[in-house]
Amino acid sequence: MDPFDEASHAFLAWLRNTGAEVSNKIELKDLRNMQAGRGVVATQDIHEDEVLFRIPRSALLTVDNSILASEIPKATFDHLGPWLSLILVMLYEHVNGNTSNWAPYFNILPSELNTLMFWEADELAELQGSMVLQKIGRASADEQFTRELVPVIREFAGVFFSGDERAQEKAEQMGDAQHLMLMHKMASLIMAYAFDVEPANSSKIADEDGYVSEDEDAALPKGMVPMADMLNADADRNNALLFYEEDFLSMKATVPIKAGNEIFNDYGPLPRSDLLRRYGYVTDNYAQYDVVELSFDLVSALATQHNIFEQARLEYLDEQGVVDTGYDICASDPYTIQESMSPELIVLLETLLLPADEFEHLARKGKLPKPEKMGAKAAEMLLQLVKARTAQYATTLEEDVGSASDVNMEGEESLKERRFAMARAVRIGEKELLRKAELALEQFIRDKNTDSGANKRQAFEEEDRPGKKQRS
Ligand SMILES: C[S@@+](CC[C@H](N)C(=O)[O-])C[C@H]1O[C@@H](n2cnc3c(N)ncnc32)[C@H](O)[C@@H]1O
Repeated sequence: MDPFDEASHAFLAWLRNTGAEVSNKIELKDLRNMQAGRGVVATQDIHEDEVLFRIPRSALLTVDNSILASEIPKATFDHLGPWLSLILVMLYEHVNGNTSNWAPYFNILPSELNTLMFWEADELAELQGSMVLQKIGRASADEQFTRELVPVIREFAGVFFSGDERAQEKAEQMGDAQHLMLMHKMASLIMAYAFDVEPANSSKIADEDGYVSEDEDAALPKGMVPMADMLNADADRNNALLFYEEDFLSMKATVPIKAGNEIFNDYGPLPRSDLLRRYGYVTDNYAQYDVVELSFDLVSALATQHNIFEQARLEYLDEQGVVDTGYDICASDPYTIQESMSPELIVLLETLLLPADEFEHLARKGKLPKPEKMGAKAAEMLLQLVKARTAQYATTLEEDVGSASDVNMEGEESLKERRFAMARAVRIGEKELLRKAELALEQFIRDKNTDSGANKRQAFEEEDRPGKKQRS
């Protein structure tokens, strides 16, 4: 048997041993020919709400379930926080190799990831212009691992490398580049595979769609959920969802699924840039969530150039929650300025453009201009911003579209080619948004000018009309 399939079989056998139940209507399938690793596919028709598998909470790879939690003081984990604690636990289970309780699970997790953290410099250069480059944070993660994780491993070397007479020496090596890379791998696996695990006795109140608010979500501990993390995702093709029950986590079909169809989880409405950063792949289906960001620095540079950058107004806007590090232009269908342009950015520009007396009047009342009442001047400034943002890319939309070619999907050499193609898809998506914004703003400005022309003409005609009372 192919070692890949062998690992899948060993994993499923291990999973059943943990007490998990897996429906005989699904299979864990080799999707490497589609560059999608493993995936879960229906082998028979599945009906809505049908349980696909149930995983006992005791099989999750979480901080609490790891032996490490009983060997290292709780205060150490509290100090590290949930994110670094899970990285530490994953490292511990990983260095324990075949003696780890999760060894067959680790054997099916990828050893190489395609997420941006692992791209070469020339591959990242293909994303030049996209703000996603600033979100990778490799240097700050290195710093955090060195400052916080390595000292804990050194302090508890005897626990971490239990039974190994070279424990201390091995712990000393954990700060070198090779081991920092291993920490990045664990962190990236968590980013692409882990779930926010609701506790068994959750007091969180979900809304009618079963979601808890973002703040509450952020507080949930992360955990690796074997099998649930074998589901791929493809934007709105999701057809299954994980439900948190007292002793089990159950993956259920949310719609009827036909035999032969892939079972997809929902990774969220991610722009392709973030999908690439966190998951290392893109599909066209995510284009609907694409975003391009206009940095605050770009806005302030333009405002300064126009002599409207005024500190007092900025402070007022900041108090009102309008000042941010950047502003989004997102996709909408059909494209409209209202749906796609950040209302905060419009409010910011309108406020900076107000005559002094009008600004003081609004500020006295603690009010802000209404974004839906954007005028031609603010639209013109927005248009200039969009053009300046477009100029930040080294290539044009036409050049990117023109250079797209069929990508060789097989072989080692094609990895670079595939990464280049994915980066190009991200660039094209962002530039298309900018192009749409540019066209919509130009049209908006034309309409505004015609409107005000018509209004002026109408006013003039009314002034001229016989019997009209003349202004004194
Ligand atoms: C939660 S795991 C899903 C299982 C994964 N396919 C595996 O073999 O381990 C997430 C990873 O699966 C891959 N993936 C998910 N959805 C995909 C899709 N629609 N196309 C290609 N790859 C996908 C990406 O590599 C992503 O980082």
